[in-house]
Amino acid sequence: MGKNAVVLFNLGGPDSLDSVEPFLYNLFQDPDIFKIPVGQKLFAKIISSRRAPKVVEEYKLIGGKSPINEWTERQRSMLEEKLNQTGSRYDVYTAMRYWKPFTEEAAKKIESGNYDKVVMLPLYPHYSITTTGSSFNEWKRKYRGPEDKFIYIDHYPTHEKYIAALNQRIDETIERFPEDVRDKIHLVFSAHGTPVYLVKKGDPYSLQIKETMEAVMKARNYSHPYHLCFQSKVGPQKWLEPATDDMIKKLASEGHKHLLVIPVSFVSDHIETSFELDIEYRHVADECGIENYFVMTGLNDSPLFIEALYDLVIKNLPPE
Ligand SMILES: C=CC1=C(C)c2cc3[nH]c(cc4nc(cc5[nH]c(cc1n2)c(C)c5CCC(=O)O)C(CCC(=O)O)=C4C)c(C)c3C=C
Ligand SMILES: [Fe+2]
Ligand SMILES: [Fe+2]
Repeated sequence: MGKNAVVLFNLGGPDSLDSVEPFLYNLFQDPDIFKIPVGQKLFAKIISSRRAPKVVEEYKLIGGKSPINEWTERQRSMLEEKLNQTGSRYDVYTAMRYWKPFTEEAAKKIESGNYDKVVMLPLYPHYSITTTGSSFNEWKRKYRGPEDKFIYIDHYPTHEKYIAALNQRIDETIERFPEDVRDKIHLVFSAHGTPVYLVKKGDPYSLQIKETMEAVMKARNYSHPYHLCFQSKVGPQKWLEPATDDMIKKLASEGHKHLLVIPVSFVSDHIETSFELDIEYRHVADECGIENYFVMTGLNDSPLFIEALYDLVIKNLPPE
């Protein structure tokens, strides 16, 4: 019997405070994130060394490293275990874009692994050139071998089990609110932003985020009022709006006091959820009089999310 492999693509994050600056350097060197016509390496060197001290302080507040690495490894091992229960042999690898384990390592394992089929599965449910596009481009630069065995999955924003996994986390978070305010909660879907020029060039990311939000709300029968906003702006360009902190202020000014924040574009906890949403914007919420502010935990080791990944792999492989 043959064997198949799955490559899970993700962003990666620093595994120590010392790796914050080289991680940022790798990110700012990526032409799919910032396209600098000449001198991209110099640009990356300058921006990463300027930005690192601020970002190091943020990582200090969330345990000195990004939890994205441990959560991705957990997702990898859970998926591998589930796939191997089918009786066929599967190896699941992680390919991070900006930190370890780097994409090059996974490419080497696939080159030497003699696999029949390889499913390329991003841990980004929504396609953006800055995330999935960038990861696939990096793969094409690093992989040396036959191309015919690859099956690329580039988005799954309304996969039923992914939506169910989000709703399970939302329901768990609602339980954390005092019982008498649960019908007054506003659901705030917060996605990582992108520059607006990418949307104009046809990047489908923001449309797919909306599809996820609508599918979640439909599945929960529009249980609460809901809103979409965008976080984590970097640089001077115009980014998707409204910004998450502005949304919190706007809802407070309208007299709403109970907010449940759903990190919608992410499938695990990391700096953008654990620091930006849970620490930085909590201060914003406190200052403008929000009484209950809860940030949904990432999907992390959600069995429903692993089932979604499993389904995507099995349904995209040709029958044996
Ligand atoms: C999931 C969707 C993401 C999109 C779209 C995205 C676009 C994008 N990001 C930057 C710049 C930075 N992102 C950073 C961290 C970060 N970004 C994502 C996801 C998306 N990015 C994740 C999951 C993380 C967290 C990694 C971790 O360590 O925990 C950072 C580093 C942190 C910081 O300096 O604030 C930067 C920088 C741009 C410019 C961009 C689109 C052009
Ligand atoms: Fe980002
Ligand atoms: Fe950030």
